Amino acid sequence: MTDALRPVDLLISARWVVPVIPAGVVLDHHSVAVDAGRIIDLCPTVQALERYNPAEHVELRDHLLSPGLINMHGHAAMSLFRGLADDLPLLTWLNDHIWPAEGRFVDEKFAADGTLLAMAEMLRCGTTFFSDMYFFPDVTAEVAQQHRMRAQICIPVLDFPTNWASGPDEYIQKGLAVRESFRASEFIQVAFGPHAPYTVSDEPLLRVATLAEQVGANIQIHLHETAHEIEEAMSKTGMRPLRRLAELGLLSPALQAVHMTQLDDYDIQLLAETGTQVIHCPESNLKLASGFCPVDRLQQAGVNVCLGTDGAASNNDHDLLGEMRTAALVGKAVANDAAAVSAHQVLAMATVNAARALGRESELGSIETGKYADLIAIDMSDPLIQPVYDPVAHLVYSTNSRQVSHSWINGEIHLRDGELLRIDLIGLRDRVGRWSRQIAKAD
Ligand SMILES: CSC[C@H]1O[C@@H](n2cnc3c(O)ncnc32)[C@H](O)[C@@H]1O
Ligand SMILES: [Zn+2]
Repeated sequence: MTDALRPVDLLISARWVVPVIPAGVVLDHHSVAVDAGRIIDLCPTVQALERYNPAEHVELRDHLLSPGLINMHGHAAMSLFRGLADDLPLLTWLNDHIWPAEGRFVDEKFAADGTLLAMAEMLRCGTTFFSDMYFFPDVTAEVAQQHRMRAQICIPVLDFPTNWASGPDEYIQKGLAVRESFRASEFIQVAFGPHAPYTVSDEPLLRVATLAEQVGANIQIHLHETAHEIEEAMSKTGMRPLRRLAELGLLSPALQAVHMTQLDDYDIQLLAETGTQVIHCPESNLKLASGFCPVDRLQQAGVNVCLGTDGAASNNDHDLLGEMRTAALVGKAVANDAAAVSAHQVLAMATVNAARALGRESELGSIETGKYADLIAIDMSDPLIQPVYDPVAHLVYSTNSRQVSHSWINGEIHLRDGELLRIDLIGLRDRVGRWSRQIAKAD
């Protein structure tokens, strides 16, 4: 009887549901009930139809339903520099191309248009939460909030002036103001983003560590990205950068260390003992020939590893599903073990491990009752990718982001049948066209 059914906002019934927690589970013909932005039930579809009277019922006959993907590292607005400087090593890329271009072009409008372009791409590719480190973080946060996409906004801190701030004092002071503005936001969490050990000296790093602890913020930093970074640090300080950060008291579960391609045994022990988070960006590391993050060794040691795309100027996309495939393939090669970095493991890296790194495992990263309804569906009906024996292996090794069909954040739909519902792509393309003409002319 309809009267006995509980009214809910949304019921999503899918061919397969991968909750991620418990690990390794794939549920056939299950449904997720959503109310007031939260998951209130996950049960077999036959039971869901007896229990709920949904305002909307989405039936996904050939689809896999997964938690939304969490891109833990990027510089969204750099999407406007996609393809500007390719086939270069990190320092040439940064010093001779990217930093001069940032000095010329990055302002509020650049941050707004570049961020929206990156968000459109991320949503299209299954990302529901992104972490960002870039100039004008107030603008990035505002664009994400306006479009109701979740983000961790990392306040940049550098020793030198940029278009956003004049030096460490101003970066930190402006950053605290951004944190205050978004204190009550459901969508935005604000962290500190000291750029790298080679661009931030001890005093501002110490200040960031103290403030982060006081206010309960995370810290994200590029760390051990290249062999050159280690060699230069050894000659200048006599210490590997990770040990310098350990001496300064930065290593803790609140620290998110991005890249980590250069690790010795003691580095891995330090990361494990301190609960420091590692963010692996395999495609950026491959493209800049930076090195290889030893994901399997880190995970065996108990280190939490998640995934990021890095910016579109070094990747050159924001496709986290593609990044999962790369991480699995490279992870096996680096470990010399085909069983290492499995399909289920990379899905966990892009979901629940990221939620843990953000300090939000109770709210995000899996399909469990009580968590936010941040969900994606992948259509597996394409004849060219049949048959489907193991849906998670299929997701990682055989599908691509074009097959991401739906996404919801907070139970609100953002992508339906591959179409973005909240972003005006035509207007955005015009603005991006104007930027690209200006940037190309200056090159
Ligand atoms: C402090 S704002 C971010 C700053 O970082 C630059 N950047 C982008 N990608 C990387 C990378 O892989 N390693 C180091 N720095 C990077 C970006 O251009 C901004 O200047
Ligand atoms: Zn980066």
